Amino acid sequence: MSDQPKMSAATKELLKKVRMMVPPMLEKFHKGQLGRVAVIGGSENYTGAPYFSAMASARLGADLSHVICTPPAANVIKTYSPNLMVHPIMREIGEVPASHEPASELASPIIAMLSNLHTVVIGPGLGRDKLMQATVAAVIKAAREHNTPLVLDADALWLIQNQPDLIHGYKECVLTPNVVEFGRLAKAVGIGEDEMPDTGEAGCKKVAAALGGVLILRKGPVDWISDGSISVKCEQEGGRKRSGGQGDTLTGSIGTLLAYRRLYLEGLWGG
Ligand SMILES: NC(=O)C1=CN([C@@H]2O[C@H](COP(=O)(O)OP(=O)(O)OC[C@H]3O[C@@H](n4cnc5c(N)ncnc54)[C@H](O)[C@@H]3O)[C@@H](O)[C@H]2O)[C@@H](O)CC1
Ligand SMILES: Nc1ncnc2c1ncn2[C@@H]1O[C@H](COP(=O)(O)OP(=O)(O)OP(=O)(O)O)[C@@H](O)[C@H]1O
Repeated sequence: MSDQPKMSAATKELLKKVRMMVPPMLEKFHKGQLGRVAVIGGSENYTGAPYFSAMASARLGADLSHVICTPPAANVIKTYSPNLMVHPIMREIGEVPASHEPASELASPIIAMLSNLHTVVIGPGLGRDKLMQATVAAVIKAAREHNTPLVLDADALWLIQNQPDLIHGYKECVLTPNVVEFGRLAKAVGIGEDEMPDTGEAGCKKVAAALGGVLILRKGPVDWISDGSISVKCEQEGGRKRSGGQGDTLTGSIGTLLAYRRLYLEGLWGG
């Protein structure tokens, strides 16, 4: 008997394509060429989420994994793993003088890093602090100008539900809402529960289309992925444990895969 999971022909074909994007480890490559991923998140209440995300990006194979967070979170995250490069650039409102909310100043060194990053993940453990949200809004605008692939999850989805125009029509953007986040996003783009006949494909496709074709990975009993025109279902059965951090791990993994996709499209190897 085989231990291989059962897969449809469509899934096998899809995985074959994904396999083509996984870079070979050639002698000529230097450090950083096979993936530079940054996770923006990590605040007073949450230090685990950005760690799970960045470690997943590293363990899947990114050469360099960064975490961009607040100073107190940075001190904690640095003790978790020496693999991660941790930048204490973000600030919550209480960490700057009152009356001074320099979101654009705080975003500036992060924006300066963009040309050196293949993918940016935003949201794990970010929190909903006004200054943190404004800072990542400025980074998202700049990332669009750089055409940097983005993965937005957790509290970055809170930002998107309030300002959907930030990502509307941006094809290099992946949103990974859980059930609750998906419901909020749907409402934000004017799709009510009564217009959402199922919990799967149709709703996912509708919200992705309403956001101008961004890619949505809708997490739940079945994960559905859609860009508003094409939809794919994850057929593999997951575990039954619902512990916190599984979505964070997914974001870092997608971050590395998007970096690989970029390197493949740029023709880093082959030819
Ligand atoms: N170790 C850590 O630091 C962790 C931090 N986390 C962070 O915590 C912050 C808040 O995230 P939340 O996910 O709590 O916020 P949400 O606003 O998404 O969730 C709010 C509530 O919805 C509930 N919920 C989640 N999935 C549900 C489902 N399928 N059906 C019904 N109810 C459901 C949750 O239990 C929670 O009480 C984010 O910044 C996130 O990244 C989480 O990622 C978990 C791990
Ligand atoms: N009801 C469910 N049945 C089966 N699998 C589920 C269910 N809900 C979630 N999952 C699986 O768990 C993964 C993580 O989803 P979850 O809803 O926990 O995300 P999250 O809340 O964003 O995670 P995090 O705790 O990292 O913030 C999904 O990709 C999905 O495969």
